[in-house]
Amino acid sequence: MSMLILDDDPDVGLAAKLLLQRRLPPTCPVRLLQRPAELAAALEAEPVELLLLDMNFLPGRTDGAQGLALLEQLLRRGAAAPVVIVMTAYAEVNLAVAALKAGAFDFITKPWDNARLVATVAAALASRRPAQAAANASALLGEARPMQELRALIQSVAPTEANVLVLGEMGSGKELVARELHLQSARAAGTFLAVDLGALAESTLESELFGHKRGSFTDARSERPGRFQAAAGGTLFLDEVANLPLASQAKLLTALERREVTPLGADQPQAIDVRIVSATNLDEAALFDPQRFRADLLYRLNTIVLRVPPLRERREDVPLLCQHYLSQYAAQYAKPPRHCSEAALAALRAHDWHGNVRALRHACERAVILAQGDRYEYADFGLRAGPAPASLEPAPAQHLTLHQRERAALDEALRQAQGNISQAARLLGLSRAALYRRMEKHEL
Ligand SMILES: Nc1ncnc2c1ncn2[C@@H]1O[C@H](COP(=O)(O)OP(=O)(O)OP(=O)(O)O)[C@@H](O)[C@H]1O
Repeated sequence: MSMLILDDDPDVGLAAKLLLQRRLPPTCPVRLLQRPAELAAALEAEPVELLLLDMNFLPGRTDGAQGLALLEQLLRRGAAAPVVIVMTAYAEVNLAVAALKAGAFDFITKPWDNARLVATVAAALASRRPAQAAANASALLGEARPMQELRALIQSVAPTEANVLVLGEMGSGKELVARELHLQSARAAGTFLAVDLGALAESTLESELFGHKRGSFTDARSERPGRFQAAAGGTLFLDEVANLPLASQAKLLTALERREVTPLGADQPQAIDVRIVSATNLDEAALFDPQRFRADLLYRLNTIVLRVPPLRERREDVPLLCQHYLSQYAAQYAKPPRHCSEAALAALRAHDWHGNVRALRHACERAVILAQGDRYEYADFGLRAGPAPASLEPAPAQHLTLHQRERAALDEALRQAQGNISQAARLLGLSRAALYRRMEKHEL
């Protein structure tokens, strides 16, 4: 896998390449291209995970038409398309919004802010796996009664404009439910934009959500639309909504009440046209704690509440989900199709599935990669039975194994973040998906 930068200015390309090579892990080599005509061959030569795409290549042109055409052409490749971040030398808000609507992951204005460029690229790379997965998958699978009821509710709620709050444990399928609501709504042709509110730094939250004008704060070198504007005509999915600090909750409430947002530094509010679906894995009792979440905001968000059942409450769906993900990964890794032994299926059904469908999905991926026999056996899934190991005895750091150190770092980050997964991931410098994998490994 590699990353491409396509920019007609070799100095700009080189500056971005040097910066990214210095700041990102060395697992993703960065290549430079100068001409759009080189792109097709470069994509054929080897799989490309991410493309940083300039929008103007012809002298004197600033309308970005060539960049947009390239973007649309690329995205027709479907799941094989790289994730695209567009760059524009001009503070062209309309162009940036058009690129986002066409399917770009995000945009950067030149001259860029180094930290922002690195963060945007890291977020795009982290999004790559779920994006691929979403392309391969995935309807909301499950035939158990609670899933049938959930699907019926989605069907009746989706066509309305009602705000929906999706509740459920981590990895249970809340985002999938939100996508399903979007797809079955009149907004299906518009954008589905997910924002992880737990992952946004408090200082930039307002500008990310509502946008900012040029010069509204020190780093605001150009105008930038917020997520509310970028999702116009579509659905805005506010993930981990309970992680929003109380001060920001007030601002979100005002935006929802007035149906308008005021970008930082702007005089005039802008009307918003989004359907709001939000989600949290906080249980309802905690959500109704006014120290944590404003009741008036909660009542705005929870016109309709959908509850996604944890997997242990619908164990009859385990075989079907395993079958789905085992065959998906077998195709992806070019492995022969195999079935689970009866004993493996029984053990998988009995597993506690603390991380829900996400954990099951990862376990299936492991089994496909590791299994040697004609059938999948329980051991192939790399699941550990029984409770998590007791927390570490205090011991001199040099006596800890790498595994123990990792476990201790996870414990410490989760403790500091008070269980807030996005925040813990940020403390550890991991994506949320990477943190979940490690939590599963340590049965946390
Ligand atoms: N019913 C389902 N059928 C098929 N796949 C599912 C189902 N539920 C969840 N998944 C898969 O499990 C993974 C986690 O799902 P998703 O991201 O929707 O969960 P979540 O509840 O939003 O997680 P988090 O709490 O981390 O935000 C995804 O890969 C998704 O495709």
